[in-house]
Amino acid sequence: MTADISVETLTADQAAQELARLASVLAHANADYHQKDAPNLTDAQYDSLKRRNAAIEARFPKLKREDSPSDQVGAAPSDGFGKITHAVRMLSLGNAFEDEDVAEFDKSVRKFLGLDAGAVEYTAEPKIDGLSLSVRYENGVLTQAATRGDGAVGENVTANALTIGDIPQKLIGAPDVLEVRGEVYMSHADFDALNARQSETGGKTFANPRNAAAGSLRQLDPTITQSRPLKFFAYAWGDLSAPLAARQSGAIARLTELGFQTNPLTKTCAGPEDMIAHYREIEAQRAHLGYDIDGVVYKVDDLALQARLGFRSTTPRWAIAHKFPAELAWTTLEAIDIQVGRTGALSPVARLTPVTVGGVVVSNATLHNEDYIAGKGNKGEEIRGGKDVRVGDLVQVYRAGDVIPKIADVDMSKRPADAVPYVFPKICPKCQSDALRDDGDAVRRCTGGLICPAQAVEKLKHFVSRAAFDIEGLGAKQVEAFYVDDQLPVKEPADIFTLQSRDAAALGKLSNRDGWGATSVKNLWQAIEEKREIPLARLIFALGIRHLGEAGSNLLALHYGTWAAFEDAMTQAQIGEGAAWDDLVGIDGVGGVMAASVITTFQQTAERASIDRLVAQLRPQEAVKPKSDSPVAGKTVVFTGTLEKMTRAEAKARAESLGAKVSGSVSAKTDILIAGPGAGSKAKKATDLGVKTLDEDEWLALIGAQ
Ligand SMILES: NC(=O)c1ccc[n+]([C@@H]2O[C@H](COP(=O)([O-])OP(=O)(O)OC[C@H]3O[C@@H](n4cnc5c(N)ncnc54)[C@H](O)[C@@H]3O)[C@@H](O)[C@H]2O)c1
Ligand SMILES: [Zn+2]
Repeated sequence: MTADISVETLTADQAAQELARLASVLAHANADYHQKDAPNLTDAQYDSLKRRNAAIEARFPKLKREDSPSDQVGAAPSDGFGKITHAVRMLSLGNAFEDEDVAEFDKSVRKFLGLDAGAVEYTAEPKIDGLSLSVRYENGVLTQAATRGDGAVGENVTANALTIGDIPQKLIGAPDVLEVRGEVYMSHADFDALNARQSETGGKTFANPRNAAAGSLRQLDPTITQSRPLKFFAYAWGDLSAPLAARQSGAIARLTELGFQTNPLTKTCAGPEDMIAHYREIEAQRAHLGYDIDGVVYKVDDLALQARLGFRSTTPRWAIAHKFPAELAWTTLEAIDIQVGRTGALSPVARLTPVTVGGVVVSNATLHNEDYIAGKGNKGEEIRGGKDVRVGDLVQVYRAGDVIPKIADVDMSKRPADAVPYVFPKICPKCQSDALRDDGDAVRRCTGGLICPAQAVEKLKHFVSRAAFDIEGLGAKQVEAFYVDDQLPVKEPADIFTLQSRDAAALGKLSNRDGWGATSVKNLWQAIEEKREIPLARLIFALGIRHLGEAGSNLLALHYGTWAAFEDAMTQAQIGEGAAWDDLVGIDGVGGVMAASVITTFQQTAERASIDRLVAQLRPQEAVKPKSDSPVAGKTVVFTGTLEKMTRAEAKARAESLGAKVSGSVSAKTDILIAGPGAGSKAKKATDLGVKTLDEDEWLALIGAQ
């Protein structure tokens, strides 16, 4: 694949191949983003592909394609809309990412104009993250409105534009012909309200305000646009019968007088230093503007100079967009909340003023633990240059791909005078028990055990989760509700299995309640009944013992075979000594930490009683030792694609019971890949590595299940 080769090492043939690939990938991305309002790449991915394309073209100018993405703006208008040919093309903007790029831009402007020594003035204003619209007025009357489209031809959205309150329908004192250009956007508050309304009515929700604005303006039915709260900032113009002013700043002032909304953060700057200072200022205010911006746009202020500078193929020479980094944004830390997990761990969560980072609205970030808040890493080393995090701070959020957002930095110059160091709670905020921190452990834990409602609810959620009891119709939401239910409380797992008999005895029947009907209640009782018989490994895992995951639970189940044997051994075992301990830590894969944690659980009286009450309701199955004579014993297998005869979990359990090792990824150590329909990269890798590949039926035949 040419995609993996660095630009510097590409041969000419590879470069041509790669340019063809990029042209196709970027054309698809443009259509997804501009026509369908449903991007499949992140902006950072898109931008990096586009930069790669430009870098290859710079190295091999002769190979530049006719359909080069560098020469294209947006995407062609979608079918369904009428088309409008722009009297003056609507272009894109060149990008600056670093401060040096801004100085470089100023230098190139002055060089082009032969003003090497003199200074040029610029306007600096927020780059609104919406979609651009050109609105044409003739003799003061709005005659048409068009999206940018591919820059030359846009979509006719006149009826839709007429529904936007910020766009005047009549102008007084305007030139006979005036095309006003600007950005249609949606405010954060309106975006939240729209998404809430959409999810209530089962409609489509939007990932971010830009997609919502684009999806709302580009509606074939203008009554839908009307129902969406769109806004408009004017910042430019197209066709004109008479100049608006001699300067960019003057023209913007004129648009304001004519009744348009123009951005209040627009400022005239004397040069790069000024521009960057204003960029920092806008960046700091970003999260509090109430709408999304993705950078700052600088434009040469003198319109005569703009005219001399003119355009490149898709961008003006007199303007540039200084983008905010795609994965970072500054926002305010409003509060620190403490969540209490299943094992009592107190996890601090940062509540942030919502800010859009890489196309996703971020309002929470993890703070890990008290050391992290104080500016210390796992080994006591400094993080963020040792800066602590305080409520009220202006913080930089980092979010890339699917990673949980983090606090990357703190702006000490913006720290409020009354901000105090965060004091981590020493008692559990949910049950007021002591929260203790063991030596060498970064985490502080609530010691309340079962009396802690937060731990109890998390334990219940874990108990009903997929890999544990997996009871249909009884998920996290339902156990949370039952936990606080006055008539049918579920305080611990055992209570799930007495629900039906308690409901029968109760006056207010569950089936009469909101959200429950006779059928769903009947199904629930049946689903619970079915799980009284439970594989031993699942039961052990479901107890939610700290340090004991699915794999460890499997090992214990296989080793002890029955609940009685397991319980007996755990009752007898002492941490660190005796035959039962030796037997336990003798299991391949069971370490001292895990063993001690299991024993401790059985030694805690309340915990133990709760387990006994649960098991009294169940018929735990015996764990089947893997058959060593099975054809797959000792083999490493990987499942990929869709299985049709059983779920992935079932297939995995089955393979393991036959002594196979199930792995998640294909490597040279893989013996068999079982590939269902839709198998992707794993199947390809298996072929490359010469790994034997079977379909589901062949696999079932091999293990004698068919
Ligand atoms: N994720 C994807 O798949 C995907 C695909 C295509 C494009 N994109 C994203 O779209 C962007 C490229 O699109 P683009 O060509 O529209 O460039 P752009 O958005 O970077 O810049 C040009 C646009 O900025 C807007 N703008 C906002 N405020 C402005 C102001 N004050 N003055 C002047 N213009 C202002 C105008 O609408 C103008 O058309 C990139 O950020 C890219 O990441 C993403
Ligand atoms: Zn607690």
